[in-house]
Amino acid sequence: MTLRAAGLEHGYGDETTLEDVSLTVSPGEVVAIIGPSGVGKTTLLRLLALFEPPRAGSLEYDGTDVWGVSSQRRLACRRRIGMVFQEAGLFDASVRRNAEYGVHVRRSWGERLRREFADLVGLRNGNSVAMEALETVGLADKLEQHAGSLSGGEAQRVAFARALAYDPDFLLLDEPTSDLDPRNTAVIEDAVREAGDRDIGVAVATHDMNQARRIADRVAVILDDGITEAGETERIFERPEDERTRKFIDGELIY
Ligand SMILES: Nc1ncnc2c1ncn2[C@@H]1O[C@H](COP(=O)(O)OP(=O)(O)OP(=O)(O)O)[C@@H](O)[C@H]1O
Repeated sequence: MTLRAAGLEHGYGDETTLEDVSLTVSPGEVVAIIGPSGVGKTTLLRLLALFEPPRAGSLEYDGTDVWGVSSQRRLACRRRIGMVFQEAGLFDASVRRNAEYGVHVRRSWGERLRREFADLVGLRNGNSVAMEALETVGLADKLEQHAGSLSGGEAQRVAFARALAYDPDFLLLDEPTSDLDPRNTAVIEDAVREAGDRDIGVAVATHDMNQARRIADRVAVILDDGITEAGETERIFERPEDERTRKFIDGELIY
């Protein structure tokens, strides 16, 4: 499934945060969204996750104009997305229950969809999907621990596992390693690359330029109101076309 945003505009109150933003995420592709703090990376991810309609522009999931169809069809698109927020936002429950969330959501869909899901992931017992996701992030030993007693980094990894266990077509990640030490950052980066290998499209907002270089196939640079430039990771870092991109990457002041 391909996600295509074109000419997005959005903001809060009288302020315009994003202007004329276009971005495509293809299956299996990891796209890093980089830019200074407050420039609108989270806002863009929220739009891609269909939390709210953009003020202008269009958003297509596999050619379906998601804000031009019925709310039911839009919900079907929304169900294909896993999102990890900056704040882990875990449920007041055990690690296991959190990771199983997606499986339970799918249970509520009824027998046919549930069977499709089980076929899709090659497992009859959906709970093992959650277990597998927790193993991926190195937390299988914390199954019965209450989410409220986890460290910040552990909570962030459970949030990632929860999104992964949902078996999404897209993963939208907002600074997914901001609370993590180098070893656990590597764990998540491996999981992101694996997700790409499984044909999941990933958009990840990050402040870590080295991380963008390590995991992204393409990079979109947001400066000021919109995407200044986007392209293959190596090209963006080695030969940026926009002078402000070069300055931003080099850590120079751009405003
Ligand atoms: N709910 C809201 N109401 C009003 N203003 C908001 C709201 N959410 C975000 N903003 C503003 O929109 C702008 C973009 O915020 P956003 O969180 O998208 O930026 P960001 O690039 O993700 O920042 P950071 O890198 O610091 O996480 C900021 O100026 C922020 O204050």
